[in-house]
Amino acid sequence: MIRVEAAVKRYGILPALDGLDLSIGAGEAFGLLGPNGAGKTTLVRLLATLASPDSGRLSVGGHDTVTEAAEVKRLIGVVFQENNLDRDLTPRQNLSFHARLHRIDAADEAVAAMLTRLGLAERADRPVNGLSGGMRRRLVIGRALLTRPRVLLLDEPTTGLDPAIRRDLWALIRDIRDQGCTVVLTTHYVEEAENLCGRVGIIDRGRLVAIGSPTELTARFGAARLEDVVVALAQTDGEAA
Ligand SMILES: Nc1ncnc2c1ncn2[C@@H]1O[C@H](COP(=O)(O)OP(=O)(O)OP(=O)(O)O)[C@@H](O)[C@H]1O
Repeated sequence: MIRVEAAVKRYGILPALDGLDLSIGAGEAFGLLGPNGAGKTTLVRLLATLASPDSGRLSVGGHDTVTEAAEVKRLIGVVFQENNLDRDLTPRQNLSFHARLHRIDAADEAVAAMLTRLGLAERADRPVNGLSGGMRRRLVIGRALLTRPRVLLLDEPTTGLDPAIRRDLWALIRDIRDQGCTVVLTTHYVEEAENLCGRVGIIDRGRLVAIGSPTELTARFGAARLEDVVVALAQTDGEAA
C-alpha cells in the first residue's frame, strides 16, 4: 500500500530524510519511532503529498505522491499534531464543512454517524471551544475519516494528552485499524506503538535503522523492552540535527 524508495529530503544542506526505504502493506498498523528531528514528520508530509522528495520515490496505493498527488489525496486521511479545528464552530459544523468540501454523499447522515462513533453526539452542537483536549483529538481524527480513507496518517496522535485520554484514543485507532484501514503513526510513546502497531520502524537521522514487530525487535537486539532498542539505536541529537 505504501512504498518509499531511497527518499531524500533536504532542508538547506541537512538531510531530513537520507535515502529512506520502507514498505507498508494494506491493512497494516505501522509505527514510526525515533528521536526529535529524526525525520518522522518529514516522511508523513511527503506521503501526504505536502512536500516532494529531492530524490527517490514514494507511492500510496501504487500512485506516485508527486506525479499522481490527486489520486494519493483521495486515498489518505491525515492528522497532524495541531488541532486545526474552527473553535467557534460546533463539532457538527466542523465535520459538515469538511464533508461538503470533499463532496461527501449524504453528508448530514455521514456527519451524524461519525459524531456517534466518536462519542461526541451529545456535544455536537456546542462550540469546539468548550471541548476537552481528548474530545478535540477525536474530532480531528473523525474529520479525517469522513472521506473513508484507505490509509490514515497520524503524526503524534496523542502527544500531550493524559494517559486515560491516550488510552481512549488508542481504542479509536484500534477500531480504525480493525476496519481494514492502513494506519501509519509517528509517536514518542513506545508503549503506544507496542499497543497499536503490528510493526514499527525506528528512524534515526533520516534513515530507517530497524524494522519489525515489537517482539522481533526486542529479541533481535537482546533487549528487555522495545524502549531500550529505540534508545540504543537512535542517536539524533535535537541540537545537532
Ligand atoms: N520546514 C523545515 N525547514 C527546515 N528544516 C526542517 C523543516 N522541517 C523539518 N526540518 C528539519 O528536518 C529534520 C527532521 O525533522 P522532522 O520534523 O521530520 O523530525 P521528527 O522526527 O518528526 O521530529 P519530532 O519528533 O521532533 O517531531 C530536523 O532537523 C528538522 O529541524
